[in-house]
Amino acid sequence: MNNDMSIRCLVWFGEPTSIERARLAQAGWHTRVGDASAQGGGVGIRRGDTVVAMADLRQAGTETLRSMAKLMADHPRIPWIALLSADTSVQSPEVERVLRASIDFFTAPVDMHRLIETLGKLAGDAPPQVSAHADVPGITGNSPAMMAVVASLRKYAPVDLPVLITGETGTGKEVAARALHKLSQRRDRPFAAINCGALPANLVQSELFGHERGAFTGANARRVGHFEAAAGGTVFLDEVGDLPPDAQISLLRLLQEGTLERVGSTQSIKLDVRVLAATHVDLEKAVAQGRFREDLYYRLNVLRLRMPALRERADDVLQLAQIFLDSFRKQHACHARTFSALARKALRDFSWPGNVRELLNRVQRAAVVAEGAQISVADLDLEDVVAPKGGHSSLGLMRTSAERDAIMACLRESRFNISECARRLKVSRVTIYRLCKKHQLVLEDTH
Ligand SMILES: Nc1ncnc2c1ncn2[C@@H]1O[C@H](COP(=O)(O)OP(=O)(O)OP(=O)(O)O)[C@@H](O)[C@H]1O
Repeated sequence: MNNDMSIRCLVWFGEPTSIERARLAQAGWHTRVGDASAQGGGVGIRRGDTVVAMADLRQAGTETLRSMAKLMADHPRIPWIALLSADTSVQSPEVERVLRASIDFFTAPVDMHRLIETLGKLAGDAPPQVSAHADVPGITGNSPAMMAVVASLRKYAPVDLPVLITGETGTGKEVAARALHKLSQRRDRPFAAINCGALPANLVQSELFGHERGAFTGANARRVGHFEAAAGGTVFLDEVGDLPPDAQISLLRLLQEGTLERVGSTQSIKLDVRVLAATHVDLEKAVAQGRFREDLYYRLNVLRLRMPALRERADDVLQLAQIFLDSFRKQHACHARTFSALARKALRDFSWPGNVRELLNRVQRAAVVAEGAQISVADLDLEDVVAPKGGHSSLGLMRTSAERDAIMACLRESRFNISECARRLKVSRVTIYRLCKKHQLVLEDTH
């Protein structure tokens, strides 16, 4: 809902039908008709209004197409939507320019439901519930790999046993540990996340298990360690493989007997705490090399959870990227609202060595540097990923990308009916099949 005084305005360059206008008005959008060939588009825009522009190519001749492409280039901060007719040739350079500058494409007759939904998203309405597991805090992604993680989280959360979480850096091991805590009976008790690799070697014991006054030089007062401070709750030990030998013994004792001793004391303290541990190194190897106690390894490794690398779940990348962008926009003024078609391709194709953390960093950086409504490949610093290889020209790549998007849009609007799609695009059904194959559009999965 639009709850401030600003209005929502769709500037329609072309000729909206009365039905289209009426449906938009019902949805709270004012339609203003613009003229692409007039100076500045022929419409004044009030500061503070939410503005989206429609490049309606249904009636556009070559001259209008040129003016439209120029207008779009002159106003990159406005989110543009393109509207094609079944006859529009996506191969023409002018149409290609328009498509490249557009956030989304529609083919006539317009699917008004989808248009209004798209406009709502651009205006910053709450996105529809995208997660199939909204009750699992912090975990985003509906890919099969993530669904398997969520199933394990649900199974492991209520069981009061240690969980060893493995996975590359930035895959969300701490996020998973927090989710386990939040889904458990301990949710109202403390959660402590400790990076074992970041603790100074000589202070590990006292940091984790506390110390008595005078236990060592500088111990001027009794101090409670992280474990005691988290009594009744959960302790997450990140980089557990970095624990020095004496701390490994103390941890083993805590896991076996449920007791600890502060440094400088011989008194055992009973403690109820759940231990979760994570590693991105091969703990089995550390055991084989004698750097990690085997008995402790078995105690920690009762339940095991592997966080998949981001490249194993390419389906989640775009969803995560949009979520990161939306949440960045809530906190900072920025023009970017979405990703260009080529940027989306780069996001999917990149190998993400730094996983979700790297994705978050790249999206935030791109949101800061992006000049227009769409984040480009250059904003993401991913030009190499989509750089033409072999004989492909950059224009060829753009063309391919525009062709794929146009076919997808038409298929969606034809409700994935091949004959209908072929009729609208004025090509044969065989051509549609061939293009789907070329662009790896799997028809059963495209819904
Ligand atoms: N599924 C997810 N949904 C949303 N954000 C996520 C997800 N997974 C990870 N993140 C975000 O990615 C960043 C890295 O996550 P996290 O610190 O949990 O990774 P990690 O595997 O523990 O990394 P490291 O091994 O380097 O300690 C965090 O900002 C986190 O919020």
